[in-house]
Amino acid sequence: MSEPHSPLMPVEQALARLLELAEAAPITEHELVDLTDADGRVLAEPMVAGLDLPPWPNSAMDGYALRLADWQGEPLEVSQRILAGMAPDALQPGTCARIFTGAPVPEGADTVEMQENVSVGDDGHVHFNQPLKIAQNIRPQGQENRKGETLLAAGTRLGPIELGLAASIGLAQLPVRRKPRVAVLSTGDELVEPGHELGAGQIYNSNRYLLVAWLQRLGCEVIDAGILPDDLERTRQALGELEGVDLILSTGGVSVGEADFLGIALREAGELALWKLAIKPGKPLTVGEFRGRPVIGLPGNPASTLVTFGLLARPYLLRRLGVQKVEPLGFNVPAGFTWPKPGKRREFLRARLENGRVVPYSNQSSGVLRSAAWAEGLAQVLEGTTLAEGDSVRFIPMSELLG
Ligand SMILES: Nc1nc2c(c(=O)[nH]1)N[C@H]1C(S)=C(S)[C@@H](COP(=O)(O)OP(=O)(O)OC[C@H]3O[C@@H](n4cnc5c(N)ncnc54)[C@H](O)[C@@H]3O)O[C@H]1N2
Ligand code: MOO
Ligand SMILES: [Mg+2]
Repeated sequence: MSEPHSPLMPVEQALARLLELAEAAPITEHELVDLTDADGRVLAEPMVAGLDLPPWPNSAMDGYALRLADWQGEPLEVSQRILAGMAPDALQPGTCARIFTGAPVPEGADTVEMQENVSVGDDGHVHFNQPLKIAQNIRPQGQENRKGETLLAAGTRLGPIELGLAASIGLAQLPVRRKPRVAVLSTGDELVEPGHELGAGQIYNSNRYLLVAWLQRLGCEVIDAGILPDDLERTRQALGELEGVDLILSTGGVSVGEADFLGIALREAGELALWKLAIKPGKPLTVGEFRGRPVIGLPGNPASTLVTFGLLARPYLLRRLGVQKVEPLGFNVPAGFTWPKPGKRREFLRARLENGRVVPYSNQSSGVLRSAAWAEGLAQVLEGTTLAEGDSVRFIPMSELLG
């Protein structure tokens, strides 16, 4: 293998390169989907309100509506009763209306008092016991939004909140970018699918299940390309046969071993965009193209697959869909561990928060997927740095990566 000592590319540079590639290959086709099918999809056009919200002034409390200007402090007769869902008459001058939360405030009324602050006399007249302020307890028309306002920008990732908001303005469907078609290829002679007996030297294919579920959550259509044996000709053939996909996502075969053929097949096909990053786990992440189709070769170790997919491939896919904010933010937490020896690669430790401090799993081998199942997130230790207990480290919750 050439260039055994080539410098490692910093993570931020690798991400910038991937995002550049993503922007050069946007997935722009739209489709209309029902709100119930739109979770995780990306909005293709701005979402514009077709009505004021609320559409009419309504009561924020259960109580009584009156017109403050006409009221001299005397008890008022109740002239109508207004429940949510009713269309009230105009308020009769000199009276009040019984009203409940969410019910339309009748024309002529401009103030609502909550029922706890009134007393009702034997004659049914309402005594207002506290000073009143005009417009109190009324949610005015258009308080949330006006007709014509943009509520969500194109490129917004849709989740429960956005879908609720779309429904609140009466939309039953939304235009979304079509699902990216992602082929998942697991390389390795040693791999066996779960549910089968393990033979000598074999292990179960875990990466495939990790990636398929994750891609589905990301709103991708997964093309399962199965297990590919460690063979150069078969690798060329498999990559060549995966037509009509937006991305080929493989695991394994990207390091320098004698059975690592994915990287070789990609290098034959053209110049690599990325190989060898200053990231641990995940150093041999490989990005290239095969007959015009983008290929991301994730390293085979399961924790390397997890970290490189979450931090690099996921942002790439989302950016192809037009999402602007694709990087996890994380937050800073005091370290509950020490890091005495500066590393050459940026490390992403599978870690948890305990008593406000970040604690790494005891075994950070990139082959140990259990570390990630134990973890609540990734703790970032920058290359070239040491840490003492209590020093600030960035912690990226798994929930930020997995959605
Ligand atoms: N001489 C060197 N050797 C290695 C280097 C290096 O720089 N010099 N880098 C190491 C690093 S770092 C990583 S990460 C791995 C990446 O290797 P590959 O991407 O080539 O992956 P494989 O060799 O095919 O497999 C690695 C490991 O992962 C297991 N694996 C693979 N696929 C799956 C799967 N679908 N499910 C579960 N486990 C899988 C495989 O059995 C191996 O144990 O290279 C180091 N070597
Ligand atoms: O970078 Mo590799 O992922 O350490 O094992
Ligand atoms: Mg290898």
